[in-house]
Amino acid sequence: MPSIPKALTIAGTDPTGGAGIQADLKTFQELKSYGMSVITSVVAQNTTGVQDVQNMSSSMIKQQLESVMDDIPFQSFKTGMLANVPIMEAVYAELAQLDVPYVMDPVMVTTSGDTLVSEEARDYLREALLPLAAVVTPNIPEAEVLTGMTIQTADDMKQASQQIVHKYNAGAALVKGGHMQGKAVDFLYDGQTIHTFTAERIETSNTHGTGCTYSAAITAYLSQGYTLYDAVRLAKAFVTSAIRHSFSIGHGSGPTNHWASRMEEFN
Ligand SMILES: Nc1ncnc2c1ncn2[C@@H]1O[C@H](COP(=O)(O)OP(=O)(O)OP(=O)(O)O)[C@@H](O)[C@H]1O
Ligand SMILES: Cc1ncc(COP(=O)(O)O)c(N)n1
Repeated sequence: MPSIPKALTIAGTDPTGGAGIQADLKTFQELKSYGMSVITSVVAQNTTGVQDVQNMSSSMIKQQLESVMDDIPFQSFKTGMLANVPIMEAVYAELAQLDVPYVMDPVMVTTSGDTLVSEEARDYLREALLPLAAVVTPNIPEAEVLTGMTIQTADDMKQASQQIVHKYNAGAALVKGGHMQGKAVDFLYDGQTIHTFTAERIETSNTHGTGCTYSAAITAYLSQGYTLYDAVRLAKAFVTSAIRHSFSIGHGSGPTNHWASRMEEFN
């Protein structure tokens, strides 16, 4: 029997299931990779915002990583919420030597506007972790923090993607246009070429967890051996479908639908 592709997410939680670890594991499952998870922070949040956060100790994060790595090899991994420098140092210490693709979702602020990562940690993320990433997936505000640029146009997005690769040594940068007007256009710069991924903008406020779902889908496809270009192309189709079939549940910005591809069966 061929061995099942395995993917690991290192991120914070969302008890309402739309973002963070929960969104990542649902996405891995839907895309047929075996999902594993290391929890960095327990976050009391819902579709309206963040109510409380408890960060794990760096020793607990190291131990979780070792527990996984001593037992089950994986073919790709992603990071989401890494709240502070000790957490980032623990991740760096355990994973810097690994030779599998690393997808960095540089989570900083939630859709609802709550800050998840300390100011000083942003520098560590850029200087230490970014060079390890096969691809980093900033939205516009995150790309502005990573580059120091103001991003208003598609040309600015392309320039930011190039700067992230050349100045900070990331393998590739996918700058996402969810926060722009018009079509939902993302740019992937891989060190040589800028690829453009375009989808229709869906009129909805249910975008809680779109960034998590997208980066998890890229991670799942990479675990299955797809090239980065194909992983992003397939993940873009998946996240667009997940937004199109998103749920109007909760009192705020509802979650995307991780089993979008099976919705027909339930209608
Ligand atoms: N309304 C929409 N319709 C179609 N695609 C969208 C929409 N909003 C975002 N996207 C797409 O979803 C993906 C996630 O992008 P976005 O820029 O929203 O990331 P994010 O800000 O990290 O996510 P979040 O909004 O969950 O924080 C991108 O491919 C983006 O183009
Ligand atoms: C634990 C955790 N990680 C990431 C996000 C960002 O998700 P989004 O900006 O898509 O709401 C979140 N809300 N919670």
